[in-house]
Amino acid sequence: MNREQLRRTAFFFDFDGTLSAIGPDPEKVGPVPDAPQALAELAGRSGYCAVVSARPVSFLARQFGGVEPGGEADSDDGAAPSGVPELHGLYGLEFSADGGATVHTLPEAAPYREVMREAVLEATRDLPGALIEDKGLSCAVHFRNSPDLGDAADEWVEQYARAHGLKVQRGRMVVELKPPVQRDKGAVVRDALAARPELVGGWFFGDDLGDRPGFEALAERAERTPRFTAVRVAVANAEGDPLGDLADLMLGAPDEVPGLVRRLMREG
Ligand SMILES: O=P(O)(O)OC[C@H]1O[C@H](O[C@H]2O[C@H](CO)[C@@H](O)[C@H](O)[C@H]2O)[C@H](O)[C@@H](O)[C@@H]1O
Repeated sequence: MNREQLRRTAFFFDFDGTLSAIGPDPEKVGPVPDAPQALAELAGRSGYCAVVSARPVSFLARQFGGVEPGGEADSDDGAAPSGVPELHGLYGLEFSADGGATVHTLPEAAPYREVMREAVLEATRDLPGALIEDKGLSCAVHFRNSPDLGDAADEWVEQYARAHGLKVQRGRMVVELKPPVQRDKGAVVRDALAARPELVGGWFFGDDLGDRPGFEALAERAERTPRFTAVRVAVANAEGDPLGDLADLMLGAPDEVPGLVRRLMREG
């Protein structure tokens, strides 16, 4: 990709399973080597670069917020400062353009903090053995460490969501409660592209069900805009590839992602 193409292309990256290998404890995993640095450099040279994850921005900021910028200054359009990928957390309910220093929450979602706090307490009480992840505006019930709890966890979350008017999101050995707000990774992609009509291409790197709307939003944009190129990169996982049918490119594992990013920048 030459320098000009890079400057007119957007890049979106999921975190877990894409920039980070899957492990037993969500608090103990981190990005694969070179991912934060490669993304910081990409943020300085591309038209747009963002991590779009189900994790809260506070978590993403610890992984990507403090990296020394590697690219050249490119903030004349008032977008994110050079060298800092935008961080979109909780499927787009939260976002930060300054590495996590300032976090913006969707106003419709903000009132659900108390509801989620209660859900975390009740899930912890009702589902001993499951790992309950308190994400502020979301409550994730993990059963990776006790797979036999999968059906009970799913049922509990479904019932809780019905009783409290919440949404359910499934992922790899996890089922979570979300506020009933119309927002997903596809909306993040659509908003970023709509704000940057000069872009002529977009890449989305993902591995899981929650990334499908991101893949679909890129494809929609390419269908509507003849000279827009969408590249959907699925990162393979032995647990299954829920994106394989939509992918333009497959990578074998998260540690292949920084290498591809660097090849794209080198060709620029
Ligand atoms: O949108 P993502 O960044 O891909 O987040 C999806 C979920 O990722 C995390 O859970 C997954 O990774 C854990 C650590 O490797 C693993 O233990 C778990 O089984 C996976 O489901 C995160 O903890 C969840 O909150 C996210 O929904």
